[in-house]
Amino acid sequence: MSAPDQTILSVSKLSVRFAQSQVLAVRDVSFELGAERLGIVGESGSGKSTVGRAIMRLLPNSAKVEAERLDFEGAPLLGLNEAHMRKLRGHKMALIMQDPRYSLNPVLSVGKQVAEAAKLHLGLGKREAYAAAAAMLERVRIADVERTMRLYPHQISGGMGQRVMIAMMLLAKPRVVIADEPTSALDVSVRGDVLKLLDELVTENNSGLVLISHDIRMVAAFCQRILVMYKGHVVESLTRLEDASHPYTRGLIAAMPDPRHPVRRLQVLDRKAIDAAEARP
Ligand SMILES: Nc1ncnc2c1ncn2[C@@H]1O[C@H](COP(=O)(O)OP(=O)(O)OP(=O)(O)O)[C@@H](O)[C@H]1O
Repeated sequence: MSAPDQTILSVSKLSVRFAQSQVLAVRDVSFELGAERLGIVGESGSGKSTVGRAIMRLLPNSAKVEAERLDFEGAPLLGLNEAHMRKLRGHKMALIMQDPRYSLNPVLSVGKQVAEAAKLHLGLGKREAYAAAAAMLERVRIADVERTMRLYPHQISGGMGQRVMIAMMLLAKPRVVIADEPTSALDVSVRGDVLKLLDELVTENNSGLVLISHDIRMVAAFCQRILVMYKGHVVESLTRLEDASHPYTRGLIAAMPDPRHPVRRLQVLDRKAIDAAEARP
């Protein structure tokens, strides 16, 4: 087992430009990730998902990705060919996306698709793959596993679908899990359970987790560190919301409802103050 402070992912000056755009979608983003939970927050379009997809190499060909360093377990990712990246994805690095309805294969039963993942990433035969799938579905607290394995994605709830995704993605105990708005499409009532489950599994596997979300309060409650992104770059890195000093971060906090102190009207971002802070050298 590696020490928690051992670096798993090292990102330095990551930039992404889409061919059709004049501006960089991601500009000079740097961070190190060990066996810990790191949050990336920002409003829509700030570049959060593009960072996650650039690391996983899941951006369209129109995206030009550059970095001073983009290392996974000490080895550079940028030079790897697609076949090598495919091996890493799902096996050593996993991406969990927002809506399980679009990520799960609609024509395969739950059991079959989790078993296919076990075959692919664990190299198991059919019978062992089904047994591994059943055990993993049990681990993500799916009730009545045998019955659920026979169901198709449209027959299960969003919360259950996201647990199935987590089961599939975490079967091979990947070292890095990137979760991009993993609870945004779910009922408020099951969001906490899904996050708790993710937390349990990444801790058990001694993996690193990057949690991407627009919800700064949720991220702060769940992660040890937060990177705040605005227009493609990181404006602030925080361990506690109380330390936020950039007007954009403060604006994000004020724009998110605090369940402990309900208010009637939420604030909107003060773009003038943000731009003034951005203009400062
Ligand atoms: N495939 C693409 N082609 C062209 N531009 C893109 C593509 N994907 C993202 N962008 C642009 O890159 C910028 C960053 O988008 P990104 O999706 O990373 O932001 P985000 O912070 O994750 O927002 P959201 O929460 O809405 O997904 C935006 O300006 C977006 O329009």
